[in-house]
Amino acid sequence: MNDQSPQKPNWGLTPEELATHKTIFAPDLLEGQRFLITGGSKGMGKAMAFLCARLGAKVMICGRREELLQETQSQAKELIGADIRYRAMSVRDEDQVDALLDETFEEFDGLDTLVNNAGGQYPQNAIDFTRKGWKSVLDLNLNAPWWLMQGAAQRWRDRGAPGHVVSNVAHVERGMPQAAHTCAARAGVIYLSRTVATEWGPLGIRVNCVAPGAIATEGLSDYPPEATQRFNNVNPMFRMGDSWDVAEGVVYLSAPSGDFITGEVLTIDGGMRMWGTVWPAGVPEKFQTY
Ligand SMILES: CCCCCCC/C=C/C(=O)SCCNC(=O)CCNC(=O)[C@H](O)C(C)(C)COP(=O)(O)OP(=O)(O)OC[C@H]1O[C@@H](n2cnc3c(N)ncnc32)[C@H](O)[C@@H]1OP(=O)(O)O
Ligand SMILES: NC(=O)C1=CN([C@@H]2O[C@H](COP(=O)(O)OP(=O)(O)OC[C@H]3O[C@@H](n4cnc5c(N)ncnc54)[C@H](OP(=O)(O)O)[C@@H]3O)[C@@H](O)[C@H]2O)C=CC1
Repeated sequence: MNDQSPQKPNWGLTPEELATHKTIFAPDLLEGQRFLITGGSKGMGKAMAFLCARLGAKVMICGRREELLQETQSQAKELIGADIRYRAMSVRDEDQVDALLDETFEEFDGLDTLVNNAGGQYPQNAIDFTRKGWKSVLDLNLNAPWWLMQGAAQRWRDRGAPGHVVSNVAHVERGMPQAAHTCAARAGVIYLSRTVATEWGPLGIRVNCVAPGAIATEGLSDYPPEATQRFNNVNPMFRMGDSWDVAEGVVYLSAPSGDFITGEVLTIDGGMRMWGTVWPAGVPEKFQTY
């Protein structure tokens, strides 16, 4: 496991670790498969991009910061000889989403798997949410994945060549105190996915989700150390997962191993769905019962 000390600025796996991490999958599992991974420039999305590329896939990633995308592209070239493509854009902008889908389908002459991974939020008690903050989190974590999956599905239908969707949500079954906005958005994605998995089944389109618990990624450095310090203690395994745990889940659902799986949520949380609560803004006194 990597060092998860909150003092360490970079929480994620290093590019070298992503290039060499053992995988259960055959090296040619995804040969010729085409992946679009949103938020592929760091964290879990970067691990997915490296893993898919290592297994033979053509990969397009996106993110807002071109320098991170460029760095990921160069590292993948240098360390695994892969030619990862990228587009700098925000998934919160509908027109940019359409342009990303157009570019990807054109560049790859189609698409096999869309991974809705970009997302995030801020910790706050729901009673204090501003309308602007609510809309921002819902745009990022519900509207954007919807525009992407609907746009991809329309293109798959029109081309007569279907693909699959995997959305990275979060474990939300017991709610998520201090993150009700993201909880609502992720629950929306889960139930959208379950619904369109039926509507789009006859088109040959599968739609699934992965639901991580606390995963050690660069993204956690956005949270206060007093919160992240506790993230090792929010499941009965008393540790965080890493980005590879989630990347392998995404590949399992995308590859032939997932051929008969649709409308499913693969929870990757070390058991947090049974026990453990994140409280990203700190545990309120009333809840400090043990
Ligand atoms: C909380 C989850 C707990 C459980 C899971 C624990 C593990 C989860 C880990 C991860 O998800 S890792 C990824 C971590 N990284 C992030 O989450 C960062 C992404 N978040 C953001 O970019 C922002 O939170 C955003 C709101 C989604 C987008 O921010 P941006 O500035 O681009 O948006 P605007 O449209 O300008 O809106 C800003 C608006 O939002 C409110 N707001 C933002 N931050 C806070 C805050 N820290 N506290 C209170 N309110 C906040 C506020 O209304 C802002 O408006 P202004 O005040 O700026 O006018
Ligand atoms: N880490 C965890 O414990 C958990 C994370 N999750 C969720 O899993 C997903 C991945 O998390 P993680 O890897 O930790 O996150 P990171 O913050 O490490 O990475 C997020 C990625 O998304 C990109 N991104 C963010 N906003 C946008 C945007 N508006 N448009 C395009 N790209 C964007 C970022 O690039 P850039 O900033 O340059 O745009 C970056 O590539 C997120 O949805 C997250 O909320 C869910 C449960 C737990």
